[in-house]
Amino acid sequence: MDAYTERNYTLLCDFYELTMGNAYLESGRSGDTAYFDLFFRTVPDNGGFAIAAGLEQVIDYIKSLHFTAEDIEYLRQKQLFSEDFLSLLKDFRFTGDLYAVPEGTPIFPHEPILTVCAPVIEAQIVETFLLLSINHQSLIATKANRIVRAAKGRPVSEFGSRRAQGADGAVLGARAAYIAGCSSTACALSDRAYSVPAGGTMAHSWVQMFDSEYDAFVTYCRTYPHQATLLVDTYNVLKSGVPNAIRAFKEVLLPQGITSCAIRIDSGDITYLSRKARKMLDDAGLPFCKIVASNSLDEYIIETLIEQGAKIDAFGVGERLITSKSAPVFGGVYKLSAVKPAGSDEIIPKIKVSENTAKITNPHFKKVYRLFEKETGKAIADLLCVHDEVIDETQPLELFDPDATWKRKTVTDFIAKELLVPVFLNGECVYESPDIETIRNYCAEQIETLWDEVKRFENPHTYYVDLSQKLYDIKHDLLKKARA
Ligand SMILES: Nc1ncnc2c1ncn2[C@@H]1O[C@H](COP(=O)(O)OP(=O)(O)OP(=O)(O)O)[C@@H](O)[C@H]1O
Ligand SMILES: O=P(O)(O)OC[C@H]1O[C@H](OP(=O)(O)OP(=O)(O)O)[C@H](O)[C@@H]1O
Ligand SMILES: O=C(O)c1cccnc1
Repeated sequence: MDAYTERNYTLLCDFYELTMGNAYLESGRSGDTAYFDLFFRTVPDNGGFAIAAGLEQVIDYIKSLHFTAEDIEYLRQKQLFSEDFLSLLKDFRFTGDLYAVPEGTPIFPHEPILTVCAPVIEAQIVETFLLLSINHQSLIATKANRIVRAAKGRPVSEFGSRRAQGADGAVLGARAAYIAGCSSTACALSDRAYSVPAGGTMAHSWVQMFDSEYDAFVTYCRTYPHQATLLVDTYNVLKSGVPNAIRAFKEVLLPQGITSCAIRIDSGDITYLSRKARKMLDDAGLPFCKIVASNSLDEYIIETLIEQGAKIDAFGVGERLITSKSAPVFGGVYKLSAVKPAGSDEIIPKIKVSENTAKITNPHFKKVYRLFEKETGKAIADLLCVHDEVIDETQPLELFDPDATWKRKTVTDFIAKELLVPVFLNGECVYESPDIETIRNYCAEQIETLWDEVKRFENPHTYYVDLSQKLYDIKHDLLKKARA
């Protein structure tokens, strides 16, 4: 952690979390333990799955939670909070438990990706930061992965900082994009703070600064002979940009035996220009010169460019990735699922009822199992269970659709993996966030466990997130009671 990462975000909460906290204390409820689940309801862009990200920042936040004297004075001046509450805030720390799905895990609607069980004031005050961190990075990771998949193995560099929504949007967006498979970022701070490899090409301004495009290219090649990606569309791609790039490469790089070079096309019809440029480069004896494309790209344009036969080796993607332009909200929510009253050992499940059945919550302190087919390693379904249930892999397991309980299937020869891992226990951090390369590799591996039907862009297959019989019964009992 350093100056950028160790910021104190304790007051980055919604004000009602503080007023409720004060009222919990005043009404004698502050000793109750609250259980909250963080989950989302729909996959952005109508995709078949999302990718969890943002946990490392949640951990940093929880570790550094504290109200400064100035924060407390600010709250005192609101004349809403008791002195008892303000003095509780002086020593405020997170003392509870937090379980989460590791970053990079594919996730599905309605399953907890993070569960907090903590004294109610603590559990409530962390709500906003937990949501904003997981919502933002999961959104960008999900979008970036779609773009990476569309590129079919061609590297995708993240170019979006300049059009991101604020500093964290840029720096943490670049982190999420890298986890999800982007090959690099243009953002230097994301590299320094989070080890996301930074790199880049050149701006139009570089080309404009020189009397000729050729001078601009030669000067750049001389300074960076091993990293010369020349931007060829400042004046005219085919009449000047590509011929000048060929001249510069031949004069500066080839005599040194350097064959790693590229051009970047940033406007016009990318298919047409890339095909023509490819032929010109090949005819000039530069078949190794790569072609990079950029300009308001996203997964749909990349897919169509490849279908059209564009000759692109790598993509740079900015605004539509870093803002997740086509689906800018992740929609993760944080809902109370159970309460353990002070002095009691009983966990009482709670439900939130809605006319909209998709918005009815899954009650209780839960476990999430992902079931994998032993033979193929592919994910079959996720199963939400009550916290004390254990799945026996040696026995056949009957799964049913909680919305259509007659739809049943029995699975055998499966592996059941618990998705939520302990991150904090009694306020102690018990989880070490893996380094970013490990998270990125894990993400790629886990996406491989999904069937292609779940991964396609058009009408992806709905992956099953089922309830155990015990959880289903508890939920339906609570619903009946709520109706009564
Ligand atoms: N062959 C293609 N098929 C589909 N979309 C394309 C193709 N070539 C380029 N595009 C996309 O079309 C859009 C064109 O953007 P725009 O209208 O700004 O044109 P432009 O050539 O970039 O103009 P400017 O010179 O102002 O940058 C971009 O999103 C680009 O990625
Ligand atoms: O289109 P995006 O997906 O957001 O990709 C990033 C864009 O940012 C740069 O343009 P900009 O006009 O900001 O600077 P430039 O003059 O260096 O091209 C770059 O040339 C790309 O076009
Ligand atoms: O390095 C690049 O080519 C780059 C960086 C930021 C935005 N657009 C392009």
